[in-house]
Amino acid sequence: MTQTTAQQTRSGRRVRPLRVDDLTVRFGGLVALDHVSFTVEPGSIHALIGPNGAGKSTCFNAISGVYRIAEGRITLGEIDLTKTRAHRLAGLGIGRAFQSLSLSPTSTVFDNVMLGRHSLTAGGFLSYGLRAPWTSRSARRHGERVTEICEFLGITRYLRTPAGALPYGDQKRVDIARALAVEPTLLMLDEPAAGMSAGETADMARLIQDVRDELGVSVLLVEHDMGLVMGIADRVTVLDFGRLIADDVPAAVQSSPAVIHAYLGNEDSAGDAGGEPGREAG
Ligand SMILES: Nc1ncnc2c1ncn2[C@@H]1O[C@H](COP(=O)(O)OP(=O)(O)OP(=O)(O)O)[C@@H](O)[C@H]1O
Repeated sequence: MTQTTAQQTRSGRRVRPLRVDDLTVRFGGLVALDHVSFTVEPGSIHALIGPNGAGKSTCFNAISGVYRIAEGRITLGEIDLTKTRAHRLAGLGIGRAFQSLSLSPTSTVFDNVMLGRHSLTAGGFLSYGLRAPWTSRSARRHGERVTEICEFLGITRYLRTPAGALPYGDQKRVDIARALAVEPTLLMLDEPAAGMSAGETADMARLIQDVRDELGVSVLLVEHDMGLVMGIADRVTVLDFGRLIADDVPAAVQSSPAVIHAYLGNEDSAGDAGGEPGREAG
């Protein structure tokens, strides 16, 4: 596992472990997550996988404060996220990019990424939007940082282009740029390679590694592409029907009988978790 020595991001924020402890989420009578525990170590790439309906999105939404949890605790270092509302996450150092793009298609790439800065902008989003004069110096500083982040993502040529006009893979990058614009210590990626070609997926894998290695940011991702997951993850947590069935390094997860059974439904026909799943891999 690659870890920044001082456990700091390049932007100087302290990187803390994300601890999911005994997490249970219920929807009426359905137990979507059943006493799930795992830790995302600082400076690691941690994948959350499992067949359809396993509880991955529920877990993401519980960490993000979107879903109310029934039992358990979620902490980022000493900060208790259990009762934290979704809109406070950015300020606490968690950036999230979404499975379905949530960009404003008519706004420029620059403005979309700048939206991610509002949690850090003294005057808040409203002042930025109104271009209040007393915030012009800080707006310039934030603008420079937005440009730097877009350079890192390789999308500076699109800064003045409406986000909706970009190819799909580049729109994904804008979404990640916006999540990085909050200067996170933890980046949550919801199916970053969904809908991508093999070449775009390989580029995305490199980008995620660069986020960890160059920015020092921990990454928690949900992803269906097993090649990407097993190629870049330091640790893999596997859910099935809301229960944790494996939490280990990729090689151990790939050869786990419980994981093979969950994906293939039949150990005898097992290859590995990267094989042809009975249910869609995720
Ligand atoms: N808002 C909700 N209300 C009721 N049930 C829900 C809700 N969200 C998820 N569920 C149920 O919780 C279980 C876990 O769903 P979840 O979406 O977390 O799985 P997933 O692993 O993300 O699946 P997929 O790979 O298909 O996205 C499923 O049975 C699902 O139907």
